[in-house]
Formats: sequence, structure tokens, C-alpha cells
Amino acid sequence: MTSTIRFLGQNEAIKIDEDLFNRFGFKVEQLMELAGLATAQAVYDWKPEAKKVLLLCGPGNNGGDGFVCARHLQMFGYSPTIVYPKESRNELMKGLVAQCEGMEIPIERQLSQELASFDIVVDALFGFSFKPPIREPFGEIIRKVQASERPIFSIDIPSEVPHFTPKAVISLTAPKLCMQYFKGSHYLGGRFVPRKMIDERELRIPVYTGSNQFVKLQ
Ligand SMILES: NC(=O)C1=CN([C@@H]2O[C@H](COP(=O)(O)OP(=O)(O)OC[C@H]3O[C@@H](n4cnc5c(N)ncnc54)[C@H](O)[C@@H]3O)[C@@H](O)[C@H]2O)[C@@H](O)CC1
Ligand SMILES: [K+]
Repeated sequence: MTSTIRFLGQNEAIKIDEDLFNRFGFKVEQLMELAGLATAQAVYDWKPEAKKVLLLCGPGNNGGDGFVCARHLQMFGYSPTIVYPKESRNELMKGLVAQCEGMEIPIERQLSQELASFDIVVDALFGFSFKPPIREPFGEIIRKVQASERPIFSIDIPSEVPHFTPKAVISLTAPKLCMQYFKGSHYLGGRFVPRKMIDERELRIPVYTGSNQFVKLQ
């Protein structure tokens, strides 16, 4: 299916994001909820047998997707733990932290638990606004997780290409250029893009079936 897909560069991904908010009237928290739900559903499709899930959440909206995903994963029966190294002052992120605290999902500032105790790691550190080189403490976290050989599931894009090599990725809205040669399990989520935008930008998004929030691309 990936042969027919159009991959987005960073600038186009940012423009699509702006259009969804400014032209089509969406609020970021609406789309984040759907992105996080799609991610949790895709994780369930990928590893239904996993129990303990470590979610690495960055300071931006990619991290926000991770917090939403953690809530839904807990609803699906998983035991999520969040590592959130850099606290954001943004009200949306503060709300997401409070929601997860209310659900008694552990939120830690640093990687303190044995990585071997987790079945999978969800990478919600950075999305399409990442600008290399990576700053600490994120570089060290990525190195440790990569060395642990835990299966990684990245949200939107692998947080640091080429140092993070996930086994699965869920692209949001449409896959980004860095996914062109990806060989692992590839999902698409973000079932909120208006038909008008799909047609105008020739996004060639595959058809979602039934009430699913994701499509498996490969
Ligand atoms: N348009 C869409 O389809 C949607 C996008 N969402 C998510 O939003 C993401 C984009 O979010 P944002 O634009 O907030 O940005 P990101 O979450 O990609 O990252 C921005 C944050 O990372 C920090 N950062 C950037 N480069 C860094 C570096 N080298 N070292 C350390 N820190 C660094 C910045 O200071 C900023 O705090 C997408 O990838 C996606 O996951 C969803 O939340 C909602 C729907
Ligand atoms: K990511």
C-alpha cells in the first residue's frame, strides 16, 4: 500500500497543521485526543499481549499525544508508566498531566526503572517540529532505550533519525518523508482530515474501514 502514498516534508506537515486549526476550525486538544486514541488502538493491534508500557513524552504536542495514548492504553488494560523529562508550562500539557495523575498513571522525570521490566516503549518525545541536534537529557534517554533493545513504537516519526530505530510507527495525518524506506509495522492515524483538504493537497490517504481510528499500511 505504501507505494501509492505521498510523503510529507517538514514544512508541508507544519502547513497542514496550521490549516487544520486556522482554516478548518479545529482545536489542538481535539486532534490530539484522536491522535492519542488512534495510537493506543494501533499499539493494541501491534502487541495485544504486552502489559507494561513505558511512554517517553516530550515537551511539545508529540508528548501530548503520548499522554493521551497512556490514558487510553490504561483503559484497554495495559499498565502505562510515563517518563516526562521536561515539564511544559503550556496549559494543555498541564491538563494532560493532571488527567494521568488522576488515573494513577506513574509520571517520572527520569528513566529510573529497569528498562527490561517494560514489554514495549512508546516514543512520544518529538514529532515534526524536532530540530537536530538533540539536547540533553533526551539524547541520553534515546541512547539507553535503543541499547535496551525493547521494542519501540514511535508516534508520528522516530524521534531522532537515525539513532532511534522503532519496530513500529503510527504516522499522523499522512506519513512524513523519513518514513519512505521504513521496514517495520507502519500504521496511519488521524482520521480527522477533511475531504476538501485531502483533495486540495492530493494527500492520497488510504481508506479507513468501519469505525477504526487507524489503517495498517504495512
Ligand atoms: N497535525 C496533526 O495531525 C496533529 C499533530 N499532532 C502532534 O503534534 C506534533 C508536532 O508537535 P509540536 O509542533 O508541538 O512539536 P514536537 O512535539 O515535534 O516538538 C517540539 C518540542 O520539542 C523541542 N525540541 C525541538 N528540537 C529539539 C532538540 N533538538 N532537542 C530537544 N528538544 C527539542 C521544542 O523545544 C519543543 O518543546 C506532531 O508530530 C504530532 O505528533 C497531534 O497532537 C494533533 C494532530
Ligand atoms: K516520536
